Amino acid sequence: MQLQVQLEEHSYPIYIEHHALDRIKNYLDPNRKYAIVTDDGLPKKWVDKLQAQLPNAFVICFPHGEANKNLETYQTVMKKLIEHHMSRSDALIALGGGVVGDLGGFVASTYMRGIDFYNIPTTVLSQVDSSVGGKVAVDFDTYKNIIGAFYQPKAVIIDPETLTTLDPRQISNGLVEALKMGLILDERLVQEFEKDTLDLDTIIAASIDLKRQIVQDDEKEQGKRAILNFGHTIGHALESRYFDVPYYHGECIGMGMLFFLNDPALKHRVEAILEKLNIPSIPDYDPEEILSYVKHDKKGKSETINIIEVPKAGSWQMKTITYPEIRQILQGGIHEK
Ligand SMILES: O=C(O)C(=O)C[C@@H](O)[C@H](O)[C@H](O)COP(=O)(O)O
Repeated sequence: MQLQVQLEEHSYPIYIEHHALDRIKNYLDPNRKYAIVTDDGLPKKWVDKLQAQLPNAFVICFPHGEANKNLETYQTVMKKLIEHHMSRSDALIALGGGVVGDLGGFVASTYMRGIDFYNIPTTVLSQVDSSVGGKVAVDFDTYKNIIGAFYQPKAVIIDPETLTTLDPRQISNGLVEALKMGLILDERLVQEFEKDTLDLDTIIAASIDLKRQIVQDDEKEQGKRAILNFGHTIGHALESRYFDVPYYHGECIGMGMLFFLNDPALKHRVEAILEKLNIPSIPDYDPEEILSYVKHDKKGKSETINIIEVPKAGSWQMKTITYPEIRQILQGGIHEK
């Protein structure tokens, strides 16, 4: 299956094929020089499979985890590119989950002012959401994605076979971002989560197709793209505050969505889905402390912040509210409306 992200000179294909990693020559020029950026959380067999088909590729591997999506890792990867004499005609492949894609893409966007970037996402989270759209970034000083760029990949190659080596917590983590996509844009995707058996292929294709359309309409998040941030206002704050637990990104987004579902029946449905996915419940938090993190959200201004609410499944509302209103929401918790 092939989808196209139409962005004039930044357009690119998304390939979704089982065993795509076994046939990489169908998607990439095997004669080019590539830096394959990955992390040690990815089973080596996927890295070996890719490298074996690209004779001029070398691997840069960093320790896995959001805690390593930082400037230190960025520098380490940069140094390796320089050591290997990567030139402007060479390309970087991010092979891994959201952290690898975000960090690898940010390196690609800045090395020699930008080299070609290919994204091969290997987790549910990156296959349903983060690999498409060109948001590349690192965290800094506990603030999520605060240093980054919009830099579109040349292609996204999704091989769902890579999910076979993923642990169940990681699968659930990523599925929350697909649930988010359904909640804001298409109730049929929400219903997929209410079936007895989850059909990952259907969920991945539906989610990334919805995301693709939003990115096409608003590449640089001047307006509508901000709806993809549903759940992230408080979710990112919880993720930053509890980085040492750690909760996974999708788990925090699941928690964060519950604050902005005003219809009790829908909230009940979402809670049931999150429970089925084993998403942890919201920890006891200090509203003031979480508010201090919310104030650093990229969708915020000095007095106000844009938040997304889902009034009914498959729809959204963007609102500008004040920080005292966020405080009230945090003080009320998820069940008080
Ligand atoms: O692609 C987008 O736009 C998104 O908002 C997708 C989010 O799910 C993703 O977590 C993104 O990285 C968050 O963006 P940020 O601008 O809040 O850092």
